This record gives sequence, structure tokens and C-alpha cells, in this order.
Amino acid sequence: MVAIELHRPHTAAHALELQGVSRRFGGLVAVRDVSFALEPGERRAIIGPNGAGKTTLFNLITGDLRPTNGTIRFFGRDVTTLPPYQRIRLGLARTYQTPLVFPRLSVAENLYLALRGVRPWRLSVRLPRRTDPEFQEVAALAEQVGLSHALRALAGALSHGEQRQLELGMALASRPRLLLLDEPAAGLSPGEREHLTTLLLALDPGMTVLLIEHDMDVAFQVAQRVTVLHEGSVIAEGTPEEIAANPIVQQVYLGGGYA
Ligand SMILES: Nc1ncnc2c1ncn2[C@@H]1O[C@H](COP(=O)(O)OP(=O)(O)OP(=O)(O)O)[C@@H](O)[C@H]1O
Repeated sequence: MVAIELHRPHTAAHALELQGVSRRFGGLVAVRDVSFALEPGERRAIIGPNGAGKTTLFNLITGDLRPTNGTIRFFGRDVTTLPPYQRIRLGLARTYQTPLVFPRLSVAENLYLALRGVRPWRLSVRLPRRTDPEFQEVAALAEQVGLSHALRALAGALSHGEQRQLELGMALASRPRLLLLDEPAAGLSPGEREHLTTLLLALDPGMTVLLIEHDMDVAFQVAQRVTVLHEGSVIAEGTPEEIAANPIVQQVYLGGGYA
């Protein structure tokens, strides 16, 4: 009997797939042979102690760094050698550890620029009027990230938590298929963290989200699966419950103190 193999890329179903990805800095291996895959719509957290390689891994996915070895695919397409802007065109968006907003512009202006950055609208810098469709989009984004009340406020005058909300809105402006969040809860008060968690849980379920997070409560609430990095390698992967109960994770990351 002749076996017929269907010609279909085996990775087509994955929103993001890393295969054997490594990155060296001289003699230091910051990321070592990392492989994992995210289903479309999946929420995944990457956790690990300081120096585990989380930021390096993020930069490899965004294209800010090139891997020394391995392959990275978005929706089945090999993007390993693509520069960041081409990955953005394929539907990638990211936020940063320190919110990247224009402090002297209003919330509406920041959101408008983010919308314009991804669409070839007219070159005018005039803000849209309330009756323009563009204004409706700005208002909808502001509402999605809980900033409807602050459309005219200067971004620089917002609280740290609100700046994170604004940055999230700016990242969502491109309607990304894959959203990377770099420590979204860093520096937030407990109340702000709770608010952010609610916003993240309300994101379009079709969008794939990968977040690096130090805050266990946020990571475990938002993510369906968690990948644990230690000294550049993946040491565990599973549901938040499995990770919280994993003795190796408790030992290396949680110091045995996590119940
Ligand atoms: N550009 C670089 N040149 C040399 N070494 C680097 C560089 N970037 C990162 N490293 C090293 O790689 C290792 C992993 O760093 P990375 O910042 O990715 O870890 P991390 O898990 O994000 O840590 P943190 O939680 O503290 O942000 C560290 O030992 C770090 O010093």
C-alpha cells in the first residue's frame, strides 16, 4: 500500500511557532534551544527569574534580534530573517516595559497617530472631527482600553496605569493577529493591575496574545498556558494550575514559597 502524504505545512495551524531557537551573546547563551507553539487565539505567558532570557526571546520574536540558531514562524510563514517592520505587516504588534506614548499629545492624538501609522490616510495632521469615521475609531479604541473619559488629556499627564492602557490601545490600532505584551503590569498599583487584567481578558478572543510577566496573579489570570524559562531554556510548560503545582518551577523560580 502506498501512503499518500497531504502537502500541507505542518505549522499552518500555529499563530506562532519557535523551533530550536537559540541566541548567544559572545560566550553567553541567553536563549537555548527554545521550542513552543501558540494556537490562534491562545493566551500564553512567559515567566522566569531575572536573566532567564524572556526579553531576549521577545526581541527574537519581534525581529529586533536575530537568532543564532532555529526557526520562527507566524501563521506558518518563516519570518526568521524578516526585519521588524515586515513582521508588523504580517500582523504583529507589541508593547514595551516602559510605555511608549507621545507625552505632549492628547490621548485622542496618540490613538489617531497609531491608527494613521497603519493606514495610508491623507497626510494632514488635522485631528478628525467628531463626525468623521476616524473619530469613531479613535473613540472605539479609547473605550476598549478604558480611556473614554480622558480623550483630551495629555498622555504625559496620565497615571502610569493609564499610560499602559493608552499604549495597549495604540498597539490594538493595527488590529494585530499576534500581540506581544512586555510586562504589562510592571509598576502598576494593585487596583491598576486588576483593571488591566480585566481589559486583557476582554480582548478579541481571536487575537493571539503572548506576554512576559513578573506578576504571577496577572500572568496566571490572563494566560491559558504558561511557559517557564530558566537560564535560557524552557523548563516547564502547562496550564497555570500545573505550573503553580510544578515542584521544579517552585524550586527555581518561586523559591519554594509558592503555595
Ligand atoms: N545585548 C546583550 N549583550 C550581552 N548580554 C545580554 C544582552 N542582552 C541580554 N543579555 C544577557 O542575556 C541574559 C538574559 O537576559 P534577558 O534580559 O533576556 O533576561 P530576562 O529574563 O528578560 O531578565 P529580566 O527579568 O531581568 O528582564 C542575561 O544574562 C543578560 O545579561
